[in-house]
Amino acid sequence: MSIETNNLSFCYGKKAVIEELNLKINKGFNVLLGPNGAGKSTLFSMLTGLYKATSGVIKINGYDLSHDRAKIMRTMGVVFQQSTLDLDLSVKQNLIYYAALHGICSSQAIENISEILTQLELTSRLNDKVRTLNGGHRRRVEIARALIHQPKVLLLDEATVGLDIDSRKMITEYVGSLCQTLGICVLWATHLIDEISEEDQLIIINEGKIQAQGTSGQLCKTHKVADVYQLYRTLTTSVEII
Ligand SMILES: Nc1ncnc2c1ncn2[C@@H]1O[C@H](COP(=O)(O)OP(=O)(O)OP(=O)(O)O)[C@@H](O)[C@H]1O
Repeated sequence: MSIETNNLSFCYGKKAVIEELNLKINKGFNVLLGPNGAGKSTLFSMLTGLYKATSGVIKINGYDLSHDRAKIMRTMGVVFQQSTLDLDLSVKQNLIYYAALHGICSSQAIENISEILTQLELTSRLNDKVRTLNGGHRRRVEIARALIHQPKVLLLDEATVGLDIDSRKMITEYVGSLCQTLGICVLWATHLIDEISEEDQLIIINEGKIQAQGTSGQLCKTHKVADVYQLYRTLTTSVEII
């Protein structure tokens, strides 16, 4: 259960947005914090194999992405920044279609996540069209869908953006608890500092480079700052945070 990058770089044309990035995270809740434009989504696109790195190596669960992408995809769940649910299908149809892409039959799919559906309070919504769900419930469906093939690594790109306080709290706490119950490696990209607790592993990224990595409490001590907000201000030049 790990994600590792070695000297990873990516350019859009001539513009370098990820520069010789060396990252190593293990199981647990790992937060990738950075301002708008820091390179979080670009990094996610590379980790999921959507973008090919300009140079460098990505290893996930010990497999090299450039050689073993199919193996990696079998052990990886992803929630992208933009919703990818079909609004005109029911929750269940969205889930079983995705499961089928992983070669999982519909009964097995629902069995795999029956407990998750209960915990996410989705069981009663299974036959509802996604269009009738609010933003918080749609996000929960995407999380359940990302877990349907029982991944070892879960990537979430700004999964709580646009949600109300209660939905954000529910989702961050639930994903945090998955690290304990399933023992998986979560990479949670955000620019919302109130989602970070002292014991979370924190990676601060700015302008395509890692500025700091460690538990948030430890990093605050090392950089002699009172809280994550001060830490963030010290290590990035942007003030665009909520
Ligand atoms: N398709 C593209 N072509 C050119 N530049 C791009 C493209 N996509 C992103 N960029 C630039 O790459 C940099 C990193 O963008 P990216 O979306 O990865 O950042 P981010 O940290 O995810 O930001 P946000 O929090 O706003 O989603 C930014 O300067 C952005 O303008």
